[in-house]
Order: sequence, then structure tokens, then C-alpha cells
Amino acid sequence: MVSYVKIPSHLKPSDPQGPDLLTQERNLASFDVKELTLVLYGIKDLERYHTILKIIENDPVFDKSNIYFMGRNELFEHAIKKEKRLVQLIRENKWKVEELQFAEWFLDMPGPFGAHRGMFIPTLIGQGTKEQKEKFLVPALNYQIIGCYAQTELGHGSNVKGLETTAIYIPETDEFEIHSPYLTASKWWVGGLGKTANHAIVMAQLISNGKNYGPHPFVVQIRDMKTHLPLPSITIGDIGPKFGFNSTDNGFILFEHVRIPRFNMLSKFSQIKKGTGEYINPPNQKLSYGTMVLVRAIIISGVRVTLARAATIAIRYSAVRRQFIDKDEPKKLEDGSIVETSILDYTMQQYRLFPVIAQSYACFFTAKMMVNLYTEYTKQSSSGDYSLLADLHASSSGLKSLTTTMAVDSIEDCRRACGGHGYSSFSGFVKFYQDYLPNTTWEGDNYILTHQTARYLLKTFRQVTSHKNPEIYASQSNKNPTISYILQYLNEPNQKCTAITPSDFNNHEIQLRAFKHRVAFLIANVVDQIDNQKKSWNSMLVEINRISRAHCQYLLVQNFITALHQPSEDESLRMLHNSPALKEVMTSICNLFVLHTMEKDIGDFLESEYLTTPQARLLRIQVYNLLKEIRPNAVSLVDAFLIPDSLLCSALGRYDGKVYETMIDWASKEPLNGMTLDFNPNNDTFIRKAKL
Ligand SMILES: CCCCCCCCCC/C=C\CCCCCCCC(=O)SCCNC(=O)CCNC(=O)[C@H](O)C(C)(C)COP(=O)(O)OP(=O)(O)OC[C@H]1O[C@@H](n2cnc3c(N)ncnc32)[C@H](O)[C@@H]1OP(=O)(O)O
Ligand SMILES: Cc1cc2nc3c(=O)[nH]c(=O)nc-3n(C[C@H](O)[C@H](O)[C@H](O)COP(=O)(O)OP(=O)(O)OC[C@H]3O[C@@H](n4cnc5c(N)ncnc54)[C@H](O)[C@@H]3O)c2cc1C
Repeated sequence: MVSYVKIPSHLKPSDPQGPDLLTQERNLASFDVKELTLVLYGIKDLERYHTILKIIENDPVFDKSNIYFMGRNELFEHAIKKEKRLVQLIRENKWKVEELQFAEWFLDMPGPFGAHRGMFIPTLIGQGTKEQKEKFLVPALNYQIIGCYAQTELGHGSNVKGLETTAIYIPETDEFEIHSPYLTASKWWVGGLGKTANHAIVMAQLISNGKNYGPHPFVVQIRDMKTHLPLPSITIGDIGPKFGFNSTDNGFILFEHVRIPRFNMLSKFSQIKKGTGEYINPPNQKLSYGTMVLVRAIIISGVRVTLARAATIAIRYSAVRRQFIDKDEPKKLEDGSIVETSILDYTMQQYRLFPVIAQSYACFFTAKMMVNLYTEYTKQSSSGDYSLLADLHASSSGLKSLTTTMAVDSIEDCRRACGGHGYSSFSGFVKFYQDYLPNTTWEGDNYILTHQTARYLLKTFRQVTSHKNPEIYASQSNKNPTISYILQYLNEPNQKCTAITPSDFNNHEIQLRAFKHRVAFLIANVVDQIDNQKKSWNSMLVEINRISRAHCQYLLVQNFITALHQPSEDESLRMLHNSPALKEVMTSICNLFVLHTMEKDIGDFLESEYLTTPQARLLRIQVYNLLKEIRPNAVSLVDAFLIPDSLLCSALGRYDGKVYETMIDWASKEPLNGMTLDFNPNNDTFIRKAKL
């Protein structure tokens, strides 16, 4: 890239230790960073990581040096080139999903094929019959057809049952007629639809013999395979500029009595019989919502690296950035000279940032739980057993909501912790935040999803309490955390915390009991208000949100603590258990996650009277103690995430700490610096001409 401004060469570094600050931080670590990285990735994935990163970083098509200067059209063109090159690489290197996921992560460029890979293909895999897979999945996997997932409409997104697009079965021709009766039935927001896709999975109300069977998925060809023009009776467009995600063509589509063969209704679970139009029921009514469950689980798995990325930038920058001389504890160099304090040494900065590191590690262990649960469900459902679906739906909904909300809040906290430079695109936060933000809305608005989790919790509570002998459920409490804490609460509703010193709060048993008691207390309270005081669902929505949040926080806490203590077959966990240094630092991080989470929601713990006010003060002191304990390891803890500079795309968070040099280098490349843009105050005109 061209530099438009020549930087003077006389400048000396103002900070004599500047370049070495991160090295000094790294020397403080109490553990082996490479060992922790291995725990996070596992041997196989770490090899994959390096192989894929090398390919991506060396490919000129993926060069991101201009990325912060691109407008919408350039971004979209860049994304198209990226997609095409990615497909070539997939073919050349025979990449599978595992490799592709690394490539997509490193590329960090939401593109028009995202919904094809993330929604269209998984829906065909999950809901298509063998014949349908042959017809649609095989060409989709080969990129001969490009698909999107058209569910949301202009008028309805959250309320899937309220969708207005219809698919009416026509027995005479053995076809469905896809139709958008109202403007509000226009499919809207659909990723890849605006300019790219030639096929769509359309969620539409299935109507046969005049009866509505609810939303079902249909494969519809939407553009001509040669001309790429919309097919007759189909209107398509891009929905326009957005808060972020502008490298993707989110689109709208309207259908005017479009006919498709009966074959195109995805029929693994429910079918329409030829001629008679008879509806064959699915084994579970909600199986047509299956893609949403999968993608929610994938989103939860992705949160840990999102938090890791935000924390890496903010922690490294805070170590390099110095501001003010601390009057009580001035920082002295070896030669006795006094220098300004690194902002990472300010306790307020630690209090804002270290919990983000802890959240990332917490999400790592819960992602493992989510993957295990999803795998178990897939195994069972392949033999017709869908009994895990309710659990899976409840935990994936609530955790998607809690963890993505946590992620967007933390990205913004980290950005602000970088002061003014955090507001520059060069911080690496701006596009990152904009592109990540829809995770709180898509695949279910984060507030709506908590209703689903709460429904499940209330139902379980009622089931257990209405039984004459609730202990009958004890055998399930090992596998089902909800039953476990409900039983504990019923046995001892007035349980009290036994901590008498700050360090007592490091006791994992005390921590678990606190979270179990709090969530059961909150659920019992909501059940009482709805069942006995006859409160409406709507009037309880704030409490509904609270119990989903409390339950999912408990899951995060429980998964972290279990990972530290329980013997496991899992390769990563075994490495962790075998290294006392790693176990020690992970225990501090776990304690910080648990106690900081408690402190933030202290009202719940006080209200349930598990904690007293003096204990709340002790807890806060222990949070401060943990910040001090973690401080020497802060930079190494984020280094262990191994987020490459090419992904961070940040002047502030780069591994070598050369913040200021990069800021001015990137600023010199701002195209505005290549123009003369003068304002002539005498006649109120702007004069703009290219410099060269
Ligand atoms: C080889 C190549 C592979 C490549 C792979 C690459 C991988 C790449 C990864 C990419 C990852 C991510 C990409 C992300 C791209 C995302 C783009 C965004 C796309 C979208 O946003 S699509 C649109 C999403 N829309 C929504 O999520 C809508 C949200 N609304 C709903 O889900 C529902 O309307 C609802 C809120 C759940 C309510 O539903 P409904 O009114 O029908 O149900 P009730 O509340 O009355 O409940 C009835 C009953 O049903 C249970 N239930 C509800 N939903 C489900 C479900 N999904 N599963 C199971 N059970 C469900 C509910 O609990 C009730 O049960 P009960 O009666 O209480 O027992
Ligand atoms: C970048 C992006 C990409 C997307 N890609 C796709 C795609 O590829 N395919 C696709 O089909 N969709 C896609 N979507 C759409 C997305 O899935 C929906 O926007 C999302 O499900 C939310 O639905 P909604 O917009 O109807 O929100 P609404 O339901 O209108 O929500 C608005 C507000 O009302 C509140 N609210 C609504 N109902 C209730 C209630 N019952 N109780 C309490 N509060 C309530 C919500 O909490 C929210 O705050 C995408 C969206 C974005 C932003």
C-alpha cells in the first residue's frame, strides 16, 4: 500500500523500554504458554491451525492491508474474490469442515457464501432425504449451486409460527405453490440472497387440503443458472447498508405463485403424500427448526475466540501504554529513572479486563460441553430417539443468549479500555464489533431465546415438585443439572454460605452451592408468581430473563469447575490435569470468573439470602485479591489464545507491541492524505484535487 505522508526520520522512541515491555511481561509467566495453547487447541487442531494459517497469510487474494479503507462495494467485491479463492483452496487441498472453519476464522470476512456453508448445507444434511441430498446437497458441496436460508420476513422473524409465506400443495400437478401474499411476507435479511445465491431454502407455511401444518423448509431455485437473473415471478434485491456485515449481500425476495415440484419439500421428517396431499407427521414437531439448534450450538462454540480476540488486543495494548506517574508506587527503571505507569497496573483497568480473559476460558469449557451434548443428541436421534432435544434446545437457546451478549459487552468494554485509540478502526475493534454484533439477534433474538430456556426450567421445576416423592428424580441429577439444583434446594431451601474470610470464596463447593441455590430460588419464585399469584407471562418477562441467565451462568461455572477437577478422557483436560502450573493458573482464572460473575449479580445472591451483606464485601475483596494474583500472567494468558496478528488486524494488539509505529504507518496510508482537500473561506467552496 502507498504511504501518502512521509514520516520524519529523526524521531527517537520516547519510551526507553517500549519495545521490550511485552517481553518483560512474558518473562513473568508462571506457566508454559505453549503448553496452555496445546490444551486449548489439542495436538491435531494446532497442526491444522499452522497449516491453514500459512496458506491464508501467503495468498495475495486474502491481503487485508487495505481493509479499513474500503467502502461497501469494495468490501463486497473483496468478499466475492475471497469466496472464489476459498473454494479453489477447498478443492485443491481437499479441506474438510475442520480446515474450512480455521480458514473462515483467519479470513474474518463475512461473505456471500457464509449462509451457503452455515445454513443451506446444514439444513440439507439435517432435513433432506437420501434422494434430496443427491439432488441438492452434492452440487451444493461442489459449489455448483449456491444457496441461502430464507426464513425471516419483513414482518416476522422471531415468531416463526407467524411467517406469512405459503406453500400450498396442488395435487393436480403434484407441486407446491410458493407465494408471498403481503408485503410483510417478503423474506428479508437473507445472507447471500441479494446478489449471489441461485437457490434458497424457503421456510413457508405448509398448506394441504386447506389445512395449515406450520412452517416447513422448501428448496426453491431463485435465479437462472446461466443468466443469473431472477426466475419469472420472483423479485429479489439487496436490503441496503447495515450497521456492519457490509461485505455480505443480505437480501429480500418476493414470490408470486411460484411452482416447485413436491420433491422440493425437505422430507426427512414430515412428508406430503402424492395426489392425496395427506400429511405425514414428524417424530417431533420441532424438527423443522433443527438448523437453528445446530447453528446456536456453533455460535456458542465461537464465543471463546471472540472474547479471546478482544482480550488480546486490550491486554497487550494496556501493557505497552503508559500514562501518569503513580505517586504511591512510582515505576523505576534499573538506572533509577522514573517512568509513567503501564495502564495494565491500574487496578481499575485490571477489573475491567481480566474478567474478559476469564470469560473466554469459561466459554472454552462450556463449548466442549455443548459439542458433547450435540454429538450425543445426533447419535441418539439417528436411531429415532429425540429425548435429548428439549435439553439441547433449552441449553443452546439460553447459552447462545448469555454468551453472545457477554461477548458484545466485552468487546465494547475492551475497546473503551483502549481509550481514544480504541475508537480508531486501526484498533481492530471497529469492524470486528460491527460484524460480530448480529450474533445477539440472528438465530433468535437474545431476549426471546431466554423464554425458551425459562419454559424448560419452569416445567422441570413443576415436574419435580409436583411429585409426591421428588427424590425419585435423584438418579437423573448426575446428568441433569437442573434436577440436581432443584433437589438440593427442596432439601435445604434456607441454605447459607459458610464463607468467613475472603479466601473461603475460592472454595469450589461454596461457589457451586451459591449458583445452584440462586437459580432454584429464582425459579421457585417465578413458579409461585405464575401458578399461585396468577401473574401473566408478559408481566414476568424480566424474571424469565433472569432465570435463564442464572441457569446458564451456573452451567458455565459448573463446566469450568468440573473441567478442573473431574478425571477425563479428553486429551486437553488430561494435559491440564498433568501440569500443576497450568492447573494453578486456570484455578485462579476460574475463581475470578465465578466470583466476578457473582459480584456483578450480587443482588440475586443477597435476595435469596444465601449471602449476607458482610459476606458480599468479603467476596469483593477476594475479587481484588485475584486480580493481583493474575496480574503477572495477564499477557501470557492472552498469548496462549494464539490469535495471529493477521486476524487481529490491530495496531494496538500486535504481538511485538509496536503500537505507535503501526498507528502512524497505517495513518499515512489513509487515501484522504493523498488528496488536497482545501476549504476556501472567501467563496465557501471546497477544492479537491488528486495530488498525483
Ligand atoms: C461441509 C460444509 C459444512 C460447512 C459448515 C461450516 C460451518 C460454518 C459455521 C457457520 C456458523 C454460523 C453461521 C451463522 C450464520 C447465521 C446467519 C443468520 C441466519 C438466521 O438468523 S436464520 C433465522 C433464525 N431465526 C430464528 O432463530 C427465529 C427464532 N424463533 C424461534 O426459534 C421460534 O419461533 C421460537 C421463539 C423458539 C418459538 O417457536 P414456536 O412459537 O414454534 O414455539 P413455542 O414457543 O410455542 O414452543 C413450542 C415447543 O417447541 C419447543 N421448541 C421451540 N423451538 C424448538 C427448537 N428449535 N427445537 C426443539 N424444540 C423447540 C419449545 O421448547 C416448546 O416446547 P414445550 O411445549 O415447552 O415442551
Ligand atoms: C446480519 C443479519 C443476518 C441475518 N441473516 C438471516 C438469514 O440468512 N436468514 C434469515 O432467515 N434471517 C436472517 N436474519 C434475521 C434474524 O434471524 C432475525 O432478525 C432475528 O431472528 C430477530 O427477529 P426479528 O428481527 O423479527 O426481531 P423482533 O422479534 O421484531 O424483535 C424486536 C424486539 O422485540 C422484542 N420482542 C419480540 N417479541 C417479543 C416477545 N414475545 N416478548 C418479549 N419481547 C419480544 C425482541 O426482544 C426485540 O428486542 C439476519 C439478521 C441479521 C441482523
